[in-house]
Formats: sequence, C-alpha cells, structure tokens
Amino acid sequence: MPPESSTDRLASDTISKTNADSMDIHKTQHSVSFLDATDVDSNDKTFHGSNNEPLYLRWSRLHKSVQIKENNSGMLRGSIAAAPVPQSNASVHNQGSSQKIILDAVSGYAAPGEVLAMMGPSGSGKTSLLNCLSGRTPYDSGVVSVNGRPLGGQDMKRLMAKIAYVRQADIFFEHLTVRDQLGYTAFLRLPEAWSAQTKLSEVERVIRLLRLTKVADSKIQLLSGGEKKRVNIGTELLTDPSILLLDEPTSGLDSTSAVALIRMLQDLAKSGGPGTKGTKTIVTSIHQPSSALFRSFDRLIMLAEGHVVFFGTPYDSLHYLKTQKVGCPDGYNAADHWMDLLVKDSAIEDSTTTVIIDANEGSKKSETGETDKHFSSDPVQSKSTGQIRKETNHSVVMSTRERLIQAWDSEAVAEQMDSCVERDSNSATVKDPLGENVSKYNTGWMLQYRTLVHRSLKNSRSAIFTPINIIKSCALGLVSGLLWFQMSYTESRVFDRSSYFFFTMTFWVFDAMFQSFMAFPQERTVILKERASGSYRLSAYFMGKTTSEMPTRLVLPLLYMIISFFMASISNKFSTFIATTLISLLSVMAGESIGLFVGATIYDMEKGMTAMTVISLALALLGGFFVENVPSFLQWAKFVSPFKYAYDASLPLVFDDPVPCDGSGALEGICGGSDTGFAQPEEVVAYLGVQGSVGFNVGILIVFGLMPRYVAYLALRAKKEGDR
Ligand SMILES: Nc1ncnc2c1ncn2[C@@H]1O[C@H](COP(=O)(O)OP(=O)(O)OP(=O)(O)O)[C@@H](O)[C@H]1O
Repeated sequence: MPPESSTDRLASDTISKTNADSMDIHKTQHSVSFLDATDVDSNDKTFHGSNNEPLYLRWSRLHKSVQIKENNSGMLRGSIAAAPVPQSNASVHNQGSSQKIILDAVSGYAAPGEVLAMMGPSGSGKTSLLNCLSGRTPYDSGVVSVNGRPLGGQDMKRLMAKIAYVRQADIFFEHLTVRDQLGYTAFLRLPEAWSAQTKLSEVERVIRLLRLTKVADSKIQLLSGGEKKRVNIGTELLTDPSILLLDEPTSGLDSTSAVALIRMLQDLAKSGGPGTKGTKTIVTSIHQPSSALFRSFDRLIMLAEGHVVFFGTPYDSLHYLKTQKVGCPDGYNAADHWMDLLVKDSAIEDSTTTVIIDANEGSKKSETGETDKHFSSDPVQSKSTGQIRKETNHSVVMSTRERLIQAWDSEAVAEQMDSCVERDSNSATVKDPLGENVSKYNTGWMLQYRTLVHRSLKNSRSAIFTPINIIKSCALGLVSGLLWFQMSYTESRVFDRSSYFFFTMTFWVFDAMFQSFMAFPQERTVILKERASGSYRLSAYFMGKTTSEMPTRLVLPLLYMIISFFMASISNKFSTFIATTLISLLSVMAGESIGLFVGATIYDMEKGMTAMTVISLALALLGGFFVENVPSFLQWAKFVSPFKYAYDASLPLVFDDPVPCDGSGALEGICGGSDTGFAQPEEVVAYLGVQGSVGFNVGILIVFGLMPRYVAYLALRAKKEGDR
C-alpha cells in the first residue's frame, strides 16, 4: 500500500460531502489544502513546453451525449436507451431518436509522476472520457486543460500530437517487424532535425524498455497478445510524451503480464524511463485489477453510467465506501467490490444493496423488508434528470450504484479544477505547454512521403507477393494460354484475340478492386490512428501509397502476361507485349482506386461488399461487351467503365498489321467472305467498336486511377479516429 498522503486524503474528503460530514471537517479548509498540493507541485517545475516536461492534465464538468436513431442499424443501442430502466445517463427522447448521455459533469485531474487508474463497469464511459481527454472526439461542454491552459478549437489538434494515446485495439501493419514498426514511427514522428542515428537509437531504447529485444525482428502478426500490446505502447512512447493515456492495456493479458505492464507504467510515471528526463502523467483504464495492483495506483477515478462516483486515492476509496455503509468486506478484492457495487441492476440481483423508500412516509427499508443497514442519510435528489429512480407501487427503488452516483459531489471537484486552471493561467512561471510549435506535425511533407513510400513498399511486398497471389496469376495465365493457344493472326481469330483482351482487362480491374477493398478496412484503421496522433499528412500517405504500389502491383499482371501472351501468340512483337502489360497495370490502378473509394466511403463491410458487387457488374455490363444494342438512353454509360478504355487502348496495339482474310466470314463487312486480301488495322479496330486513340484511352484510364482515389482521400480527411 502506498504511503497515505495527507493531501490525497484531504482532497478526497473535500469532494465527498458525506465524508466531510462524517469526519466533521470543514469543506473550504480542505479545498485549500487540495489546491495547495497541486499548486506546489506544478509551480516547482520549469516548463519549456517540450514533449517530456511534466504536465498536469485537468478536466472539469465534461459533458458528452450522442444522438441515437431508433430505426437505424444500431437498433440494439437505441432500444436499450429507450427501455424504461432506471439509468442515470438518461436518454432524452425525440421523434425517432434519443439523446444518450455518455459523460455527465465529469471532473478530475492527472498529475506528473502518477498513474491514475480509471475504473468502472463496461459501458461506464472510460473509453469515451479517454477519447475526450486525448482530443480524439469532441465533447459538448466542459474544459480540458494542460498546465492551466484550457484547450479547445485549434489547440486541440496540437494537443493530440502531444498526448500519446494507446488505444485498446493493437492496430498495426502486421506484415512489418517490431523494429520496422518502431523505426517508421520514429522517422515520422521524431523531430526532423534529429539524425537518423539518433532516431534509431531511440527505437532501440524503446525496444529495451519494453523488453521486446527477443522479438524485435519478428513480424507483428506472429507476436503474442502481450507483446503486441507492448509494441502498441512502445509506438506511443517513442516520442517521449509527457502525458500517456491507455485504454485497457491489460485486456487479454494473463494476470502476471498485466501486473508487469502496470508496474512498468508506474516506473515510467516516476522516472520517465531510462534515457528520458522528467516524469510522465499516466492515465489508464483498467478492468478489475488484483488487490495489490488496486492499492498501488496513485489515484483512482471510478465511473458509473458516465458519472464520477469517486476520485481520490485507493486508500480513500475504501474509507469512502465505509462512510457510505458499503465498505469492502475483509479479505475481499477491493476492485471486485467496487465493481459489484457499480454494475447495472445490482439492485435487482442483490437486495442487500437496495433501498426502498416509501414515497408517502419517507421511511426506508430493504427490498427484503428489513431496515436497510447501508444508508444512514436520506437519498439526495437526482442531479441530472431525476429519472434514475424507479417508481413501483408508490415506492422508489434505488440501487447502490445510483446511490453512489448521487452521493458524489462532482461540483466540488470541478471547482477545484477551475481554481487550479485560473491560478495557473495567471501564473507567469507556467509557460504554454504547447510551446512554440505551431504545427501538429514534427516532420515535413517530403520526409513523410519518403518514409511512407518505403513503408508501403515493404508492406505491399509482403501483402501482394503472397504465394496465393503468385499461384493465382500463374494459374490463370496458364489457363488463358491454353484456351487461346497459339492463335493464328487471321480473320477467323480476330474475335478470339479481342476477347482475350476483354477477359484480361476485366479480370485485372476486378481483382484489384476487390483486393484493395478487402485490404483497406485494416489499412484505414491504421491511418486514422496514426493521423490522430499527428504522424503525417493524409496527402503524403496517399501519394506514397500510389507511387510505391505501382511497381509492386505490376508484377502479378506481368506474370500472367508473360505466360498467357506468348502461349496464346497474341503478337510476336515484344513492344506490343510491354505496352499491353502496362495497360493492364493501369487497369489494376483503376480497379484499386475504385476499391479504395468504396472502402473509404462505406465503412460497413456488408454494405461495402454489396456496393462492390453492384458496381463491378454494372461496369462490366455497361462496358458494352454483352449487349450489342444498348438502349439509347444508356449509351453514355459505357463511358464510365474503365474496362472499355483498357480494351480500347489495347486493341489498336495488337491489330497493328493488316489481318489476312481467310473466308471465315468473321470480318464479313471488311473481307466480304473472301479468303484473299487483307483487312486494314484501322478497319479491324473500328469493326470491333474501338473508340478513341491509344493515347486518349490511356489518359482516361489514368483519370480512373486518380479520381476515385482523390474522393477516397477527401472521405478519409473528413473521418475522425474516435468516430463510431
Ligand atoms: N457514438 C456512440 N453512439 C452511441 N452510443 C455510444 C457512442 N459512443 C459511446 N456510446 C455508449 O456510451 C457508453 C460508454 O461507452 P464507452 O466505450 O466509453 O464505455 P467503457 O466504459 O469504455 O466500456 P468498456 O469497458 O466495455 O470498454 C456505452 O453505453 C456506449 O454504448
């Protein structure tokens, strides 16, 4: 158990009115002590605004609510919110939608050198609070401040780059090794002025700090859950942030690894880690830690249904529960006890923690009929909506959770925070925590672009050159080669030759469309996460991806073409082979672009898949290959199909010599059934319905490769990481 600090105890006493009453301590007196404690610490530091300076993170009266549509796909959420169960994060119903309160008057602070543990049942608002504190999602009202500087508007973006946020999900490009992942992050996020050597030694420092040396050169996809979690934390620690927020870093870990991880965070908070200056401010949400771990936290913030039910030291939390007549039984895990008190419907499941107040007489008794042993004072009127009590036969049933929500005096904590912020903002010794940095990026566009090209090349090599993709390309090349085997260059094989190109171009557009659509959801989450921490500009990412993937993507169509082109004897000119292979690459780029567009605009996989199927089949049909007499009102539609342009660009290259007539009647309109003479190349391509020159068709294909990509870029720019 950590030594009980008097200021902690006083702070806790101040903000608990029942506590204050029971301990007979004057509230104002304690408010002063609480403020003094924070003041002394923060004034002792010299603030340079650099990333590793100690920072106080404070928040007061944070309020956040969301609109829930009752007839949308989130039916479950809507129905839960609409159900008339007693709940303090109440839903306000309008026609067809309801407002759900996720955070209600939440106040608290996190201090340098300390680990603040955020606890509460599932759905109590831990992630939502962390999202707000990190600037990932907006809140309706309230103030978040760093060293007394309230942050909002433009500052929020810069704050996001200063606060490291380790999200619950470990999101990476899993084909990369641990060292690659950390290395690329170092080049993207550490100051550009640092030498490559310094950046790489930072990577090694983090690898050692997080005990990742043994797996440093393993691909992330092969790591255990705990190792992945440490890579996730390491990625954020690279920039040596002063404030580190972690969302359930111990989830999925065994208890030993969980304890080791929290101990590491505690060491980090105190020392800042080897090779770094100063202390860190750490906030972590955690689910039911062991007793020892619970007691080792410097401070706790307990949440229930978006409300704070306790803020203070673990020791004080136990004392506080005693004053509320729900003390932790001896030998019982304190964290488990807190959770038992706070889980929903504990009133229904556990009658001993329930009070029933007779609305008429004001007397109270337990649900079992016995006089309630836990609550000595009358319940306080609901602070939020008054809807949290359940009326049953002239009685009010209130669970312990509701009682604890009401007993906590959030306003007292908020006032403390306001005073600290006001004091710090008037203090000349406390400098702007954001320093002079006006950009949220540590590196320029060019370095970001170069790093992302490198990473994308490495990543796409392992994602695209999979054995399955290589087998697919070779097998299809072989099948096509056999099907169109050794075609003679005569009239009778003109349509076979053109159908080879129709199939080839259609296949590569389809393949790229679906491949990029399927791969993009994972990529999208990585981009959103990295962008939220101010790693790079989206334009640098898109340019990097486009440039790096082009040569990589060429290899698979090239394999297909090498096998099928020569087996089918499409042309004996090597230049035709090169040119048509490049056109198939443009088809791939166009298809990839469409896949990206759908992936970036439609987030639901099922809806996206449906859109992809409809789009691809419609484009194939509209290409004009299947229906000869397309209705006049749909004639325009073929111009939106990339297949058409790829096909139209290829045929003039293949039919570049006169085609000998052979009496087959395939080119009846040109050869007239004769087996002598030649059909001129221009006549053949016109007969096959080709429109526009090769250059024109290639140009349009390039537009297809870029336009949907640009829309995908705009769609992603509008998307925030924290959006659900
Ligand atoms: N955008 C949203 N739309 C609807 N409901 C939301 C939204 N964001 C959060 N919620 C709801 O707010 C509540 C708090 O969610 P949050 O993820 O913060 O809980 P949590 O305490 O982190 O839960 P867990 O421990 O399970 O991760 C939940 O009931 C959640 O369903």
